[in-house]
Amino acid sequence: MAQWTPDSWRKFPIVQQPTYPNLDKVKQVEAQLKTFPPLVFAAETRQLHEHLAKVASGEAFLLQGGDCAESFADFNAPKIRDTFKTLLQMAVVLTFSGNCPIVKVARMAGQYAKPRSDDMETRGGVTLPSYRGDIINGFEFTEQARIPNPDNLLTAYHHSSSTLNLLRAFAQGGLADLHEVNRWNMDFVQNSPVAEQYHDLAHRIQEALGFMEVCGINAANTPVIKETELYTSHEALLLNYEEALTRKDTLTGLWYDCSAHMVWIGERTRQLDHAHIEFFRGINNPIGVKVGPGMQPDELIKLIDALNPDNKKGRLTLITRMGADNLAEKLPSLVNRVKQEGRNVVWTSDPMHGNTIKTDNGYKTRDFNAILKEIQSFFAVHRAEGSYAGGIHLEMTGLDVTECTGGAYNLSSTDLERCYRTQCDPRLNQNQVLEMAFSISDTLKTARADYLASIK
Ligand SMILES: O=C[C@H](O)[C@H](O)COP(=O)(O)O
Ligand SMILES: C=C(OP(=O)(O)O)C(=O)O
Repeated sequence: MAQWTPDSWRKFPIVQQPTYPNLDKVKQVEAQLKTFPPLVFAAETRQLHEHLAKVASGEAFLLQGGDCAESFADFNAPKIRDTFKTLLQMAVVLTFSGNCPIVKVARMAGQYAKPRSDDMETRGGVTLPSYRGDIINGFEFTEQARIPNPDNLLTAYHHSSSTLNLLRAFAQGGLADLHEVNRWNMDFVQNSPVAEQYHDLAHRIQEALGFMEVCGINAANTPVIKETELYTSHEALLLNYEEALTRKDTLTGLWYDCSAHMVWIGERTRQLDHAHIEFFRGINNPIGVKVGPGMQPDELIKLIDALNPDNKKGRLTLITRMGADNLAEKLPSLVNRVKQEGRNVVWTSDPMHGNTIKTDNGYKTRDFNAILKEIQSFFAVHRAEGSYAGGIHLEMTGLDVTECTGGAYNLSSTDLERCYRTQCDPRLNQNQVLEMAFSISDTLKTARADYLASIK
């Protein structure tokens, strides 16, 4: 195999990349990005790697979530705060009711590039290039906006940097304090059917904290009570951006993609002989790869060998996105083969991408019950195969959007127009996320206990 360098991917075929009108400008921007500070520190990604190794062993559960596509227009502190709080709420429910440590990874601070099914989009007889995420072109349906603009790479870097800065402040500066659990609810959740369940859980947490305090365990001697660890991730689609932020760690001499703690390869760009596999094999971050319904066991083993040749625990997360109706048929042979061959992976479920439908009134949506069904089936398959269902990967937001149907308020297709704000795929709102957390926490608790008992 030829030697890996941060730019060796350039010799391989690649798909889903923008066609820029001005390549000199792209080169200038790449050169500028290379001079910018890394967004994350390599040692942090090693910490995440260790946490994910625990997930691979059944000792913890991975919660990964955030926007489908972050947006420059929607870039503001309340939005970042509310998505942070929503992730935290889900994590608290799963930790407390699911009795399981949760590794939290946000789809934030860099989730700006979108692979698309079609290169072109037609509206009212006008055909323009598809929107590919704010790091590439504009969402507005005009000829000018849809031209890929290299300056967006710089804007994405700066927005990622500010988002990460605020997330770090929230995680360590008091917002994640478990004494505040009851205040993480946004107004629109106060009257929701899940609010009571959440208040009850918050009350029990307060009681537990009170008891611990009496026993001498408090925020001063146990920082985990008042702060949390939150990692960042995104789909590393635009390899020139990722290359520019790939740096050699001075402590270990190893290469890390310092645009995020974890990066993943999408379903549309994971071809074995293509550029994304080449780039990912050389970076030392924990990485993910999406696994759709077309994946065959032989191909999966080749992919695992290319990305994790040393079979390190925590290095590779397989994010399955099969669709609620396909998963029970397609997943078992993959899980079985990986287990038979002794490959160490984290298995996680993305129940969003295989369940997208279009409503008669023209909205892309996903139904809460289909999402839940895919998660429940994911747990069932792993249980039947004696494997560990290690996490979930959600497109979600803290905003009060109406993008996915169903859930406690039973949103219908006609409700979607009320607040449909996503720039690409539909996200669960905070109510739906909370409800999802309560719906799966018992399953998680039993699945983990059974798995740990089975390997004793
Ligand atoms: O988020 C993932 C993809 O970018 C998205 O599902 C593609 O959507 P499309 O099929 O509308 O292009
Ligand atoms: C594009 C995505 O998913 P997939 O690659 O699974 O389609 C995504 O998660 O944003």
